[in-house]
Amino acid sequence: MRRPVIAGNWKMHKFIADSVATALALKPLVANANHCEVIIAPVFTAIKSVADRLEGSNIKIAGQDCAPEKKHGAHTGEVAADMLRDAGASYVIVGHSERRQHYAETDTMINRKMHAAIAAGLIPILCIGETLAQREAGIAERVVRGQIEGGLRELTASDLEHIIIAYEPVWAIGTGRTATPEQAQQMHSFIRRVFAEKFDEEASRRLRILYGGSVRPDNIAGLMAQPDIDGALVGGASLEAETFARIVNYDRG
Ligand SMILES: O=C[C@H](O)COP(=O)(O)O
Repeated sequence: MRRPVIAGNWKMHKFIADSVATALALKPLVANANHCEVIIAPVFTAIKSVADRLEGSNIKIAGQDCAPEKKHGAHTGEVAADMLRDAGASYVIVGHSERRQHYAETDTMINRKMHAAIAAGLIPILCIGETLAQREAGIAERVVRGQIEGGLRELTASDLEHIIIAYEPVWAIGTGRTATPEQAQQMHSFIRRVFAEKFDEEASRRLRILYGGSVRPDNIAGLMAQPDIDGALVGGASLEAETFARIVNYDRG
């Protein structure tokens, strides 16, 4: 039985005060959400303040990125995975499409970040997904397969037990155009098959695969009803506590 994960990626939004206020507003609204893991990913500067205020609650913290280097050193502008952990994070988003597109992150770089995150004891949430042009060209599965193989290179069987994958078709992010539950299910089941082929059948059954891309309170239940969708990585709809709480507390039938 895979425990669902509902994660809110706040991207580059909110000052510290607003981050803390949103987290505190969210806390009572999801306090009874025992059916899933609840995660929020504030900007780096707000992680410590938010984590301190959420201590003892069922809301966990994720970083939105981490450095590829494991050792501290002369890497201006970078934040090491163990520094995120030190600030109160237990997860980290790796390889988000916005980083792949706008900051030229390659699978090689993303793979180093995966290794760094795991070495620091963080659970990485590896983001993968095709662009609209790739989908229209009929190469969505090939792209996703490449991102899985590249992102997970040289991870051990035990490392693979501690990762989460988020399938986020780029054409569905921030566009209001969600993949249908059937489209998402099709790709999630493909991802699980690739994982089983490349790594291990048993581990693939335990792998949690989240969907991301215009998830809202009115479409979450349909997505979660699919057999291979184990949760959601939510952007815009996670910024407001009440809306995000409605997603966390989706109708489970
Ligand atoms: O990380 C979250 C995704 O980019 C989805 O963002 P969105 O829910 O605003 O489409």
